[in-house]
Amino acid sequence: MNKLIEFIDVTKEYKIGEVTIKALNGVNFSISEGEFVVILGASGAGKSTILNILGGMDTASSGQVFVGDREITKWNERKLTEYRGQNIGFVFQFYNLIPNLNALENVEFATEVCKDHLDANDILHKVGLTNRIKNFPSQLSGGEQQRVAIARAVAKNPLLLLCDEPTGALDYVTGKAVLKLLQDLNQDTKKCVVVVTHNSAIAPMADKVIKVKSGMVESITINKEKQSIEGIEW
Ligand SMILES: Nc1ncnc2c1ncn2[C@@H]1O[C@H](COP(=O)(O)OP(=O)(O)OP(=O)(O)O)[C@@H](O)[C@H]1O
Repeated sequence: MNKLIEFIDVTKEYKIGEVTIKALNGVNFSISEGEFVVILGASGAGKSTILNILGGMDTASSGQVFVGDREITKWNERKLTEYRGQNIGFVFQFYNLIPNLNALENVEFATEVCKDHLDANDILHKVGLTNRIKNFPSQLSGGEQQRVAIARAVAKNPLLLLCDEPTGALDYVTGKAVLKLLQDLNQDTKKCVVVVTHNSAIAPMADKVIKVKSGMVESITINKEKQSIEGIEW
């Protein structure tokens, strides 16, 4: 498989007054096209920082990040904004839907600026919300809102789907259903999905597991035979 992403000696420092926090301290890894990747680590390990740099929401202090043959660490804010808008689908722990737009409008609003976006109705159908497209976020359960958020990200037809603790606010069964949806989307669309989580139990569902500790990569594991999330219990 072709390499899609490469992090080379990436560091990230946050300066707050006199104090410097090293969030990333020389991170190296690569991701191939179509891979389902889980980034694991304890709170504060640097997982979100990696995801934010990969998604062009934050910038590295040093090192290089390649997406395809493009070095995004060389880009200015304008180029990063365009990259984010066109290439990245984000799914967050707390859905971040627009309260006064219904499910369909939430998806359409996010995708209308994307060149190759998919049909909002089709994607909402795919995530199992055919009968809820006219509902506002407040009329949907947490799991349903997360499905809208996933539909919104997927409908952009992005290069990368980046998910930061996507089941963090959901109960066990609903969280598992959301992970199954992400696994199915990865399988069907062959798009690269990256899930950040502290839940090590879900590692077997990934093609690749990147363990992060204290701002560094502790280990990288390739699962030769990844498991369906349905068969994983925790
Ligand atoms: N904007 C910021 N300013 C200062 N420090 C930050 C900032 N963002 C992150 N950090 C620090 O960088 C380190 C890594 O944070 P990060 O959010 O990447 O960890 P994480 O592994 O995603 O943790 P969690 O699972 O709790 O979300 C932490 O020590 C955090 O406090």
